[in-house]
Amino acid sequence: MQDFHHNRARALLETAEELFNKETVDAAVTRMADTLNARFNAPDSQEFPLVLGVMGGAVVFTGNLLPQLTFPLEFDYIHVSRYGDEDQGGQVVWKVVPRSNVTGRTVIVLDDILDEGETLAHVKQRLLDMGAAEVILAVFCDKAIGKAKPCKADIVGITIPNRFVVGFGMDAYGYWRNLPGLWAIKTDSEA
Ligand SMILES: O=P(O)(O)OC[C@H]1O[C@H](OP(=O)(O)OP(=O)(O)O)[C@H](O)[C@@H]1O
Ligand SMILES: Nc1nc2[nH]cnc2c(=O)[nH]1
Repeated sequence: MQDFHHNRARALLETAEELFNKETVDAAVTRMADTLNARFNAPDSQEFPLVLGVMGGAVVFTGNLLPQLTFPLEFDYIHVSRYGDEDQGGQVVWKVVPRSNVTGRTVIVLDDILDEGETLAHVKQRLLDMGAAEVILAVFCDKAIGKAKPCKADIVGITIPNRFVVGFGMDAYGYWRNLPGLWAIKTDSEA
């Protein structure tokens, strides 16, 4: 069982193509932190935003971004999944719903990727329904899918081509969330 997964994960990476290396990824995260700091660390800012990481994919992005934010904030996470172990999206499944009181708050949502936009559209609507005053969508990567999305990111790290990517928190079939760069894989339907 373990060797099956080990071999499958290795084979997946052998045919993958690195799109963005660690240096490019790290620089993009720092630019995003700078953008957030410019607003929330402004001398006249009294804001205390709620930062929500969308698990599981946002775990690496969140862990890299948070220490670069220089203003007072509250952190929590939500857990939503639409892909599971597939490379195509399905129904949005809530695993952990927003717990903190979001009423009247500015909420900064952190996610790894905006693809078809269904996940973050659901997240944003739920937060607004709960009374959030403002929802800022900050996504590490925005995929150029060539068609309109149901929501738009307010802050984007990098725009990526229309390929299925792994690394920096993102997985394919459960593999390779741990890669420091971004790699495009051959999906099962392309292999
Ligand atoms: O824009 P969309 O097409 O809706 O896709 C984006 C979502 O897909 C990924 O989550 P996934 O469902 O793979 O769960 P995970 O975060 O646990 O990997 C990613 O983390 C986003 O939340
Ligand atoms: N790992 C991964 N998850 C996704 N969720 C939506 N798009 C993607 C993608 O390209 N890669």
